[in-house]
Amino acid sequence: MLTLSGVTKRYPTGDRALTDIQLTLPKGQVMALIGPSGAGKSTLIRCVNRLVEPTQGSIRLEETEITRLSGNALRQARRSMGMIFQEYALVDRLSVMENVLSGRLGYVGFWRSFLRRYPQDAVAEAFRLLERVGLPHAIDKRADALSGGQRQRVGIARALLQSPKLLLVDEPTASLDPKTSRQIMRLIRELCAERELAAIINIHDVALAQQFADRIVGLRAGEIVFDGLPNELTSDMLTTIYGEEEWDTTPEPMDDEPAAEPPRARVFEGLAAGGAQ
Ligand SMILES: Nc1ncnc2c1ncn2[C@@H]1O[C@H](COP(=O)(O)OP(=O)(O)OP(=O)(O)O)[C@@H](O)[C@H]1O
Repeated sequence: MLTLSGVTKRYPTGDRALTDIQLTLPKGQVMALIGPSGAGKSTLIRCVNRLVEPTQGSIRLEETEITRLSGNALRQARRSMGMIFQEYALVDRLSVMENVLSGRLGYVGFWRSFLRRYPQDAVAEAFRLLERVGLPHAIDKRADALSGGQRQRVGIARALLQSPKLLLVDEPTASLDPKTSRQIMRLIRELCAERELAAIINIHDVALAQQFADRIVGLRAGEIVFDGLPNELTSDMLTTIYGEEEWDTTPEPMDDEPAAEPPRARVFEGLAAGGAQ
């Protein structure tokens, strides 16, 4: 449903962020995009919704050639791509419900949204989504009264209110504790399955990617160097993506630190567990 062909991005500074990216994402697939800082993950996600202009290549979402669009047509195409952000991008002084409804801003007219009068069907759907993401009790709360995990749930509900075909997710768990991170990844995965939504999730946590994605793509210096199943991501592959490191060793305790008991979780435990939980 999403196809990138020969996508290259060179920033005006001369930085070459992406080189000749070929990628096809079928309906309903959750793809994790991993790679070191500066590998081009954010650039790739932003090229798909044209927040960043690719220098070369084409991006097609179903029948729509995204790279050829401008003006109204581009705005319409962007509605079919829900964005979920690391820092949630909520309006703090607005309620949870108003934040979710802002996902419909692209659909309702300017004055209607300015006056915050949303159609009844949008309000009903927002209620359903808030229930689904586990926040039915928080509808009237101000966004700044929520925890990080709750804020991310609002961000997810807002993205879904657009009825997107594709989710573009940029570091959804970077500011969250390990348990909340897992809950958020599990929720995204379940919602993608329920709605046959494809997702590209830019993520640094390799174990989370292995546990919750159907497919992993590894970028290094703007090129795809790995594209496979979570259980195909061996330590050799991690070295190809990130560079030399002893991936399967548990960190040694410091001299004055007692040995941890039981041993710390390792990246490859995600691999052994296999699939989503
Ligand atoms: N607006 C910009 N102007 C110039 N160069 C940029 C710009 N944004 C990114 N770059 C460069 O493009 C390359 C890819 O950056 P990008 O942010 O896409 O990487 P990333 O993999 O998302 O990194 P991180 O994991 O740290 O977020 C880097 O060399 C970066 O310096």
